[in-house]
Amino acid sequence: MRHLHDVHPDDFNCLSTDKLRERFLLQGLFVPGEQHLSYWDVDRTVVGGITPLDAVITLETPANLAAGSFCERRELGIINLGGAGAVRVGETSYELAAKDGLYLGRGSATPEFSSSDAAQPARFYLLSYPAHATHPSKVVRHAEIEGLRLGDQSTGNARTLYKYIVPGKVDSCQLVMGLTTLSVGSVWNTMPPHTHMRRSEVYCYCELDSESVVMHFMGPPSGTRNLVLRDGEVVLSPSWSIHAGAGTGAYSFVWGMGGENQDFDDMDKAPMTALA
Ligand SMILES: O=C[C@H](O)[C@@H](O)CC(=O)C(=O)O
Ligand SMILES: [Zn+2]
Repeated sequence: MRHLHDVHPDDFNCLSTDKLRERFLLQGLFVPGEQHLSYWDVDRTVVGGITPLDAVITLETPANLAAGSFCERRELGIINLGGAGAVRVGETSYELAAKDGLYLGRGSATPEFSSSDAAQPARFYLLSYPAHATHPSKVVRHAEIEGLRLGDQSTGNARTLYKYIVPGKVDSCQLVMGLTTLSVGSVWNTMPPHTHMRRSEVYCYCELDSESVVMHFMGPPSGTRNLVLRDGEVVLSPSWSIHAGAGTGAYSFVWGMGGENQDFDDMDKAPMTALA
């Protein structure tokens, strides 16, 4: 499992484009028939992708975790970004259609991932944080989530935000997770931007065609930088960083957070007049 370290905001602006990408960008999560996990020091985040073909893929328990099973001390959120598939946990098999999600509580048996059709494989996106208690595992159907309309076409940021794992709906120790889909013709996510001192955040951009990219902006509001992201790629956002992007084509993204406060609205809005 790849291990990524923390970066001080003062050092952030000295990074070359290559170093910036090395520190904050995860690529190659969704390779057919494989699983890929990364560990980020910030909030002890684990991010991964699993793309089963004909064979079942059992989630590994990387040596870095020094655990008997992946969920021994962790909770895990999963959203299926591909075709239909299933996640088997002990005796229970959870069928996940495209865009369905699953929360697995601390102490869950090691999950096994499969695709219904190898020609249209499931793409399981995984996000995990340490957990101090066990909350019930639960499926979240995309079709049953009432989307929250945000932004406006006139400012190019009309989008629908779907909350999957939030307190009161799916209780968790620290994980908060969901999916945002841009309206046709709108390009901006999370603009005006914000930071949140009490949480870090991870974005996985998806539903982009091969010609399209998202220009993702990160950094302190007073010193932003951009990274170019493509379909299925992930960008890490420390608590001091904004996380916003503009796509050259239609897209969605999974957002997920870990930290000490699960209140979705606990954000420090970055004044638009101060962005640089
Ligand atoms: O802290 C919250 C996160 O940045 C995302 O939920 C923002 C987002 O999905 C959006 O504005 O579209
Ligand atoms: Zn945020």
